[in-house]
Amino acid sequence: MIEDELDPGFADLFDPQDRAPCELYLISPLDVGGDFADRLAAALDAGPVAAFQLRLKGHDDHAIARAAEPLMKICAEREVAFIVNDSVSLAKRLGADGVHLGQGDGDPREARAVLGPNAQIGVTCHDSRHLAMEAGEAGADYIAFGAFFPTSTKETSHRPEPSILSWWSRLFEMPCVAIGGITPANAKVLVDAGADFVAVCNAVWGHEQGPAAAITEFQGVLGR
Ligand SMILES: Cc1ncc(COP(=O)(O)OP(=O)(O)O)c(N)n1
Ligand SMILES: Cc1nc(C(=O)O)sc1CCOP(=O)(O)O
Ligand SMILES: [Mg+2]
Repeated sequence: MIEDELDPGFADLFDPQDRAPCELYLISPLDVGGDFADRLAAALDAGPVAAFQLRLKGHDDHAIARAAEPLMKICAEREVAFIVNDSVSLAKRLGADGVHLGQGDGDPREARAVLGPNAQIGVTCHDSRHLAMEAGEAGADYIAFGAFFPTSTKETSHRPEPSILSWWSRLFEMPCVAIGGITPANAKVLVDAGADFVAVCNAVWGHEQGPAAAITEFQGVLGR
C-alpha cells in the first residue's frame, strides 16, 4: 500500500517545530439552543480561537440556518472562521467561511466550484496518509486526522498515532488538524508532533468550570 511505501526516511523537508503555533478549532455541541450563544462568546473571548465548526445532525437546512445566524455574528465580530459541517450547499447559503467534508460528504473539487477560491475546505482523513494526499490533490485547505483518543462525542473506528502528524508536517505545508478526545491534559503530544490545529468539542463545552476555563487551559499547552 502506498502509505507503507512512504514511511519515515522518505523525506524530511520541514521541521514540525518550525511551524506556526498550534491553534484551537472548536466543534459545536449537537445542541446549540438555550444559552449556547453566550457560552460561545465567553469561549471566544477567553483566548485565541482560529475556527468554529457548526456540527448539527438530524435537522433540516432551514433549522440549521436559523441556529447559525447569531453564532455566525459572534464569530465574525471576533474574526473567528465559521465552518459548516457536512453541507456545501448550506455553507454557500450562509456565506460561511468554509465547509468540513467527511469521506462521504462530497468531493472537495465540487465544493471549491461552489464556494470559490477563498473558502476554507477541510477533509476528514481518519488515519490514512493516502486519503490525506488525495485530499491535498483535490484542493483541500486542511486535512484532519483522528480520532487520536477515545471520545464520547462520536462513534469512531480509526485511531492514528501522533507520528502521522509529524509525517504530514515534514512533507507538506498544508495545515493538519488533530481531532478526537483531545483535552488540555493530552494535547501536548499532538502539538509536539506537528498538529497545526487541535479540534475540540467536549473538553470545551463539557468543562466543569465552563468553556472559558477550558480555553485558558488549552492556551497553556499549545505553544511549541
Ligand atoms: C475538524 C474536523 N475533523 C473531522 C471531522 C469529522 O467529519 P466526518 O468524518 O464527516 O464526521 P461528522 O463530523 O460529520 O460526524 C469534523 N467534523 N471536523
Ligand atoms: C467530530 C469528530 N470527528 C472525529 C474523527 O475522528 O474524525 S472525532 C470527533 C469528535 C470530536 O469531539 P471531542 O473533542 O469531544 O472528542
Ligand atoms: Mg461529516
